[in-house]
Amino acid sequence: MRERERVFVKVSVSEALHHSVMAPAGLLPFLHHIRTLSSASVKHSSQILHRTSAELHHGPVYVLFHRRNVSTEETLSHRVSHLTVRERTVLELLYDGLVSGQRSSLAESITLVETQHPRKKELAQVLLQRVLAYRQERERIAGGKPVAFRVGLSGPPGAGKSSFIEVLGKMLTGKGHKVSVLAVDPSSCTTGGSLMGDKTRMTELSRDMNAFIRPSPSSGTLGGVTRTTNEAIVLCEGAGYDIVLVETVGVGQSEFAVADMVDLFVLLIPPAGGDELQGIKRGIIERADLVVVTKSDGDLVVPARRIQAEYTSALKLLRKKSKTWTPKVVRVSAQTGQGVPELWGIMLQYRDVMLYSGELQTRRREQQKVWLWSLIQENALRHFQEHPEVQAALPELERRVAQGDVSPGLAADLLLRAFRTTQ
Ligand SMILES: Nc1nc2c(ncn2[C@@H]2O[C@H](COP(=O)(O)OP(=O)(O)OP(=O)(O)O)[C@@H](O)[C@H]2O)c(=O)[nH]1
Repeated sequence: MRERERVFVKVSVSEALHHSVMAPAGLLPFLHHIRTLSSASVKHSSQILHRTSAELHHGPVYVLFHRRNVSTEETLSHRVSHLTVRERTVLELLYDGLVSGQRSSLAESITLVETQHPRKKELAQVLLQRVLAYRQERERIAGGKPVAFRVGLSGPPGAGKSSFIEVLGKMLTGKGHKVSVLAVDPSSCTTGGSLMGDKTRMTELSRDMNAFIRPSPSSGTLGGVTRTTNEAIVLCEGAGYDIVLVETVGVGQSEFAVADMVDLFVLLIPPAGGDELQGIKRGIIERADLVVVTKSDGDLVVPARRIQAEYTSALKLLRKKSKTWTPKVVRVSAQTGQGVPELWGIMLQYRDVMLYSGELQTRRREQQKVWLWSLIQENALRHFQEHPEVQAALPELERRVAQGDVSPGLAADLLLRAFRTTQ
């Protein structure tokens, strides 16, 4: 019965196209019929016999599909109880090493969350869950205060990000902080090359025992890198890093992704006008809690002051992002170190104001939801694109949409129905 329904739906997608071209009115009864079929397919309550499209081509193999409530605890304990002895030992070692602050364990744990391997992905989630619980306990002991201050730093290539992070990072480790630097570089995902430069960056900071620097993964999508960066933040915090700096270059949506994972978002601008600044999107200026004009030294002091004044007036015209904080524009020089201690003072002032008002906690809660939804979006789209029925119908539909004889709305509707009916 279900097989017949499936085949019918398959045939009917092309039928519907025919109808849509010949007689748009003929489409409504067809869509109604598909709707009836799809609702019939979800009527089976506890267990339904589900046949995938691949099986239609590979003989009658039936898969028992359990529909049941999803319990987080159940899922987690199921995951843990299904670990082999070896896997448990590896995770135990990683966890112990991580929470005792070993950099090698932190590096290995981040590699684990970056993996594409399905089994290792599961192990990474088990590890993360434990680290999350550990972090939560530490926050509880600290009276609800976050264990780390997360700062995002963005700016166009050559803005002076790495030079600035090196100076700021050294200053902070000198004050007894543990600093981690994570990079999000979408260009390295798509081209394998890096906009942030393949040169060795932050050489001094990378030798500092209280600093941990992790370059951007060189494969995956921006969505994937966003997920692993969010997870890497959790791991860094578990490893005792109380300041987490997330650096990104202003390309694509990476800045927005980073703005959605940090407490304080800083935009770095070089003291150059014209074309170099055109790459800075207006939307990202609105997201900035602080604007830092870099390289404010020597001959560049005058243009740096001018840029500072321009951004100060521009920010006044923008919608306020926070109820309690007014974005500021400051000038620094990584070369002379001027302005860096003052800037850190402003960053701390920001953190205290936001913590005291409760806005920082609210922002973090919202960010968790944004993160959840970006994961859902990425996975749902992948499932959709990889679905056999969708893959079968897509080329023809795309072609006809491009030709203009099927509307994109109708094509999307048909593809979604083919996807849903065969879930
Ligand atoms: N005068 C001056 N030059 C600086 C300063 N900071 C960085 N620079 C120079 O600006 C150039 C770019 O600096 P980086 O720190 O590599 O800039 P970045 O934004 O990290 O650049 P990417 O690695 O390409 O993303 C280098 O030639 C630095 O020497 C500064 O404070 N003053």
